[in-house]
Amino acid sequence: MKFSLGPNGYGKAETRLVRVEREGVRHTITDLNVSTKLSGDLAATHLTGDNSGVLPTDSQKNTVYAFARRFGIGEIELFATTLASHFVASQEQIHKARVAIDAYSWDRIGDHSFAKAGGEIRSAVATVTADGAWVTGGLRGLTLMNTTDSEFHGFPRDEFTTLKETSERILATDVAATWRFGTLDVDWGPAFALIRESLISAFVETHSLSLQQTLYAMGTRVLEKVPEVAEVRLTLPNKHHFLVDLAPFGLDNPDEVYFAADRPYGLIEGSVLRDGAPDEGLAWSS
Ligand SMILES: O=c1[nH]c(=O)c2[nH]c(=O)[nH]c2[nH]1
Repeated sequence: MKFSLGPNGYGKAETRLVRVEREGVRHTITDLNVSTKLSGDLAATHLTGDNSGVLPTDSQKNTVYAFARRFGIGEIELFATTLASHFVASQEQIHKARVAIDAYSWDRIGDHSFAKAGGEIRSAVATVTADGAWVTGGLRGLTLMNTTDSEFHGFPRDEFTTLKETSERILATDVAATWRFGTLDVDWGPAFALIRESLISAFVETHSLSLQQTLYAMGTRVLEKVPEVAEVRLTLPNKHHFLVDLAPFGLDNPDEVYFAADRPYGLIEGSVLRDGAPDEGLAWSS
């Protein structure tokens, strides 16, 4: 029998890094989870165990810490790109490096005291080869709710349909969004802030006839506001809130008391693309 090695890559997953900037008594923290993945001419180690081309994952982890000290961190899109470029430039056998970073946010509660903020995570992925560099950004764990301005009706009914048409419901979701930049000439921090604000304002301002419609409105709002973004991908769970039937207790329920179901949930996914945007290249490649 004959076999051959298929696509492969390796790296250090989930290097946890906290950096403290100490300006007098007032400190600032950056809390990251960094994953590196390298690929290239790595057949030898797989076929014969020859590790002459295998920069240890331990060294990759150390590089993350050393770069944080040597260059600082700054915006995660740039830190990811700096790291990915370094591996491709310094390791001849490595043709592609992908660095993915999640950033956890902390709220300041004192000069040097912090409380972990909600569950929201900002993310960035940089992919670098000899041919180019691609950056995506993202956020997840942003939980939003509208207590009105949401309807759902006009859907087909089959023998299993029991859902009532509604012109008044709660719309709630945990936003998971990723976006692809069409250029690397981006002011990363302000771009992230504007993208986040656009997602939120479109959710708030859309009178929704379906979560799908809200998804499209959120994606288009980002593309309208941030010209550097070529594509937005959204995953929106529909966090159902069901009106509780209080009639057995002799009570009415005029859109006031809900059961917040955690599962199952509808899962609405879609992407919105800018016409004529640059090709996605390796931006999404894993
Ligand atoms: O906004 C919605 N989209 C759906 O596709 C759907 N399906 C469903 O049962 N409720 C909803 N709500």
